[in-house]
Amino acid sequence: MKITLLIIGKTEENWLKEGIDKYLKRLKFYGKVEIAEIPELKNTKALTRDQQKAKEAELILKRLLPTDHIILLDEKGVQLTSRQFAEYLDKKAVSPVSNLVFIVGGPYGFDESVYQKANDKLSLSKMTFSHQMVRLFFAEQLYRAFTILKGEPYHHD
Ligand SMILES: C[S@@+](CC[C@H](N)C(=O)[O-])C[C@H]1O[C@@H](n2cnc3c(N)ncnc32)[C@H](O)[C@@H]1O
Repeated sequence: MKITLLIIGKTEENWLKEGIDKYLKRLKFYGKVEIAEIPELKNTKALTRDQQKAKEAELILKRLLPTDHIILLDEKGVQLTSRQFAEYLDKKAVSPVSNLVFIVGGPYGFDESVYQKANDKLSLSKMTFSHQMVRLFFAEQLYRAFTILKGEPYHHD
């Protein structure tokens, strides 16, 4: 099973990039995990928030395949413990799903058209994080989930 984190725009801060790269390197030992980046929209000052979300949605939807299992990272989604998230991944790994695509929204979240395509919505907290920070938090949780599944001493509860 391949896992993709689909993001909009480059990761801006070096300290975030370093953190994300650290977990991506570690994740190589556990499975196929990649980050796919949709280029940031230009001239967004001329757009309303809804227009920006709609344009981002067009780019997101173009990147998805009918066979992808789509999970939106969304503060209004389901909240799981790290163990529950590990079990979620484990169940998907033995299901017919071959591509899990987690998507981080743009700075204003998702357009309705993206919500309509989603199979699941996952919240990392009730708090709102920036679309940049979420990438690092998610990468760490993915790594944590794989270590839980392998019984490795990274997660303690
Ligand atoms: C600044 S937030 C957008 C907030 C927007 N008001 C909304 O309702 O979605 C940008 C993106 O970061 C991600 N995000 C932020 N906080 C999150 C959380 N607690 N759990 C999961 N994803 C989150 C989501 O993908 C969101 O679309």
